[in-house]
Amino acid sequence: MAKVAIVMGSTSDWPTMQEAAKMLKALGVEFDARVVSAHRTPNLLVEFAESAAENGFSAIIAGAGGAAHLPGMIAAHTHLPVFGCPVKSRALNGLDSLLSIVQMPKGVAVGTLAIGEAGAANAGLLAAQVVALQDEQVRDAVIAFRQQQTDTVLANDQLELD
Ligand SMILES: Nc1c(C(=O)O)ncn1[C@@H]1O[C@H](COP(=O)(O)O)[C@@H](O)[C@H]1O
Repeated sequence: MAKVAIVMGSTSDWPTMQEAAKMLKALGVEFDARVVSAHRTPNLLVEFAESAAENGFSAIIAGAGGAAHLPGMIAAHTHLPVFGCPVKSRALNGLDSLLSIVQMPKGVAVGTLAIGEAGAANAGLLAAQVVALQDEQVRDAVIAFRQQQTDTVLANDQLELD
């Protein structure tokens, strides 16, 4: 079965990046989650990204905070789709992470998600949608998830004064 890699710059990113893992698990997609850093483990980054396709990954979710070079550097070393997740930084609240990830030069693509946990969850959803192109069970799980979300909103659409 196709699987998804979740990588992050530090264990401190895990509370955010866990949202991607939770989404993949809910949709029945296999994943591996690990720390890889462009700055702190540059050789591991190259080794990981260059072997990701042959190791059976269909997509890579990469989360980092601050000077978040991880998603772009991974994208530079693989043809797999890379989804970049800006993790909230303490100094600038994640704006630095967002701008570091989103402003890729033409020719090397990173799909950038929103800052923080919602963005990480959506990275999981997008990666599952990539897997769903080849996997009917995951496709059905994605469709059911979306339908359930719609039903929940429609069942609670009436507002009253507090
Ligand atoms: N942005 C990067 C990269 C990278 O881009 O490769 N490696 C670590 N980091 C980030 O540094 C922040 C602080 O890390 P620590 O909490 O370990 O000090 C984390 O958000 C991490 O993603």
